[in-house]
Amino acid sequence: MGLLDDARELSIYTAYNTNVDAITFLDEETVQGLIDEFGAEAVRKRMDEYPREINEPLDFVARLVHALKTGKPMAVPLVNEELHTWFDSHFKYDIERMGGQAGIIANLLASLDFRRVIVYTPHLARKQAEMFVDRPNLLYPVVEDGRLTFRHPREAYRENDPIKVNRIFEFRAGTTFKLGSERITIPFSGRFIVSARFESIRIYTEPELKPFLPEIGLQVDGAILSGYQGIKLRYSDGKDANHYLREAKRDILLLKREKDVKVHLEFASIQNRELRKKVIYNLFPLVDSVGMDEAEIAHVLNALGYSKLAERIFTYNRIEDTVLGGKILVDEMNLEVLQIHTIYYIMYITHADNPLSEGELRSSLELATTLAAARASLGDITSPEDFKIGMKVPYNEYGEFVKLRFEEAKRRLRTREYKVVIIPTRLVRNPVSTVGLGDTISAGAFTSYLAMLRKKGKL
Ligand SMILES: Nc1ncnc2c1ncn2[C@@H]1O[C@H](COP(=O)(O)OP(=O)(O)O)[C@@H](O)[C@H]1O
Ligand SMILES: O=P(O)(O)OC[C@H]1O[C@](O)(CO)[C@@H](O)[C@@H]1O
Ligand SMILES: [Mg+2]
Repeated sequence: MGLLDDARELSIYTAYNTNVDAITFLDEETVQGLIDEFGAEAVRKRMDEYPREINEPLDFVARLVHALKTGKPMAVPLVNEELHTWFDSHFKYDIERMGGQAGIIANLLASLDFRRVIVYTPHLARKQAEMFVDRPNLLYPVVEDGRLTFRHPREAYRENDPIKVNRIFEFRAGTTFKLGSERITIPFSGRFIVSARFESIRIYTEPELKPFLPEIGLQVDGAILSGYQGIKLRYSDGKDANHYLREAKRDILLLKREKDVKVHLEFASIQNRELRKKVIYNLFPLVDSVGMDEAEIAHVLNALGYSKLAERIFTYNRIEDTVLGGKILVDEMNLEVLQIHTIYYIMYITHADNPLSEGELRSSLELATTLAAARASLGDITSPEDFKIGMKVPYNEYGEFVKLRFEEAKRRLRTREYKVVIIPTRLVRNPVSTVGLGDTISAGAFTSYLAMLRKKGKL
């Protein structure tokens, strides 16, 4: 708990994305029912076409079945607003809860009793606002009479703001179904996200608040930014991704203007390669730290031109390939730290001159996986005490194998110019839900990293 206590002394800013996650737990009958409704042949054909957006129900079924077959965490944008009716007619939602990296991380850090958590999201409808935990350390920036003040998000909602609902499909390892004559068993538990991508939802800082970002930067010890995956290439009012990314860059520079506040970017799946490339090239060079999962590192490397390596990571998830890919990314984007979370292990890659020792970096990852294990066990983390639940969760059964493969990889690859550390995950066998576990890992890793930097006088 020592490291967590140190981290809890920090103040953190987090933006931009929040949404409602409407979660459905998939069982055999539901999946089979979907395949039977559309016909295995049609589903298979659409899987081969690999739609990158959901325009009609078959796009959804095809990408879902593909995700279930690989057991990979995936997210596909929903661009046709009318499909909400179809989803409503086919699924009942087991739970509705806070979604979006910024929303999940704000609730997590506030519940862990961090000194102060400032959360900003450009759309704050009443329903969204009510999904924030009722904690006095959780604040939303408001400009009043030309001055920056803070209120609890529940007191800052705006009646007419749009609300964004993502559909989350939780799937569990071992569930089986038939695609024609092929019997499929889901290899890993995880989630498939249908991300609402409509014109009305934009990722930006409102013009009135923007001038106060340097002041916010001064007030916090670190910032966790996410949601860029929600930017669209083009909007009907003539704005485009370049516009929003230019503004996003300005936001980071403004946050850092008065004090070089460390910024973590939590990456999320971006299906469109052009947009993915823009987000990487515009933003990665400006931030200090980036976090992502195994599917995302593969997609990032693919966008940077390393398609063979990307394919290998996506298909085999070998530690050696992930280390190699991580080194490339840390180097090309000159990141201070890159954190990759996968189902069996979590990894940090930094340059060799990082102020933290390998042991310290490992302890940061330990904290991260313990938090995720607590959330997976409980469904939610509601107090610092919950951390102890995570400590009871054993490391996954491949833990020793992970360490062995990592040592081999280190011997084979040149790693002298880097610090590379890895830990096996504490994996909950029957998680209450898995959506947001990556956000939990990244928030735990980044804040404990900052806490150790601070102790060394390096923050
Ligand atoms: N059952 C589980 N118990 C503990 N940790 C888990 C479990 N399932 C997944 N995780 C962790 O959560 C991570 C999921 O991250 P990610 O794919 O980014 O999800 P999200 O974006 O929904 O937060 C995995 O890489 C793994 O480390
Ligand atoms: O890309 P979007 O639509 O902002 O959604 C992000 C999704 O990722 C999560 O934040 C989990 O990481 C979900 O809660 C949410 O549905
Ligand atoms: Mg994630």
